[in-house]
Amino acid sequence: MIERLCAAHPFGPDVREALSALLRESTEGVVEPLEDDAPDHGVWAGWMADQVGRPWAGASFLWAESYFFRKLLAATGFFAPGPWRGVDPFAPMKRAELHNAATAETLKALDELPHLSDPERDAAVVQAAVWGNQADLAFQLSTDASGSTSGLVAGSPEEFWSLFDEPGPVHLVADNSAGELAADLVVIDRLLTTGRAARVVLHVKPGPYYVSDATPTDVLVVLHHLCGLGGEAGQVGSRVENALRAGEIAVRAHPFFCAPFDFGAMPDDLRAEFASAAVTIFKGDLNYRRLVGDRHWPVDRPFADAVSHFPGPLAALRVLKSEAVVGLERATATSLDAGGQPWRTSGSHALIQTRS
Ligand SMILES: O=P(O)(O)OC[C@@]1(O)O[C@H](CO)[C@@H](O)[C@@H]1O
Repeated sequence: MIERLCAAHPFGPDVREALSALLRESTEGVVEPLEDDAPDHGVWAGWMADQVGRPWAGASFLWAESYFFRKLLAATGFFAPGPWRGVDPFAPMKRAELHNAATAETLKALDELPHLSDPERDAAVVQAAVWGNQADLAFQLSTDASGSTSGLVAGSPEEFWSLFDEPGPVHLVADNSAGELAADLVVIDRLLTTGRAARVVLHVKPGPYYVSDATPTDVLVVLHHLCGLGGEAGQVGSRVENALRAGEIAVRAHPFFCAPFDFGAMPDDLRAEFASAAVTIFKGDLNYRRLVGDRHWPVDRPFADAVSHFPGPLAALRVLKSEAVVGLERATATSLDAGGQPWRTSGSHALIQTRS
């Protein structure tokens, strides 16, 4: 990741050295405190108090990943006065993903939607939102994921839509930008145009994170891209734009979305927001890890048990890229294990899980 960043940007020796120091610290050293005075310094001081001086490998994976991304931003000069202040170092990768052939093909395929029956259309937009999660740049950088899609290990689009029995505010906690965010906007459009949602709140990351995670800037970039296309993608783009202007869609970027903890530890203001939602939709692998707890759970632990901390109805749409998983039939896991493929981590399988 660091090599790719240095190839993508003409960083000077100071930034390159700061990035090398981060690589050394995180692979060979102990957790060092933050050296910047960015606005989130104080909150991070609380989140890291008991980690400083310990080897990185001793921290939980979730904590270490989050801290790595926070330090990486500081190393690129994101928080400091100077030319790189506020510059998203992952923007070139996200831009390439948004403009690549696979995304173009997916967006072109939206032209089929108006020709489908309502149930078919419901199923298609959910499938696109689930599998859109395969396009994750942090994951592509760390695996050889081939993009093969074997299928859902739990749930169905029908189960997803059955959550929306009466219109109310729906919250969607987004994951990656580019094609995945475009697919999420299609789901939001479907929620609003079918009257299943009175209003949608779209939660994104407050800053660059996990390479491709969507920020408020990315919402505008993806929306602008959709609006510039013809066909159904352009129609969705202009409906979403109008809904934003009318206040039917609101965008939020709570700092806790870049916190190194499970959602069970979310602060009261965010919990109160979710408590007011008719349904909350969680997208992606990282949100799933934080939702069920980033642990080696028994695969048949009921999903409802794992998310009992959450204050309202919810759905998780996720491609499996990490070991954490609950709510599966034991027989499903046994037969996948017998196949000998790394089905939990390769991005080849997905799930839809709900709790009403
Ligand atoms: O939340 P996403 O985008 O679906 O996935 C993010 C993710 O796959 O990237 C990391 C790199 O391997 C994993 O730790 C993590 O779960």
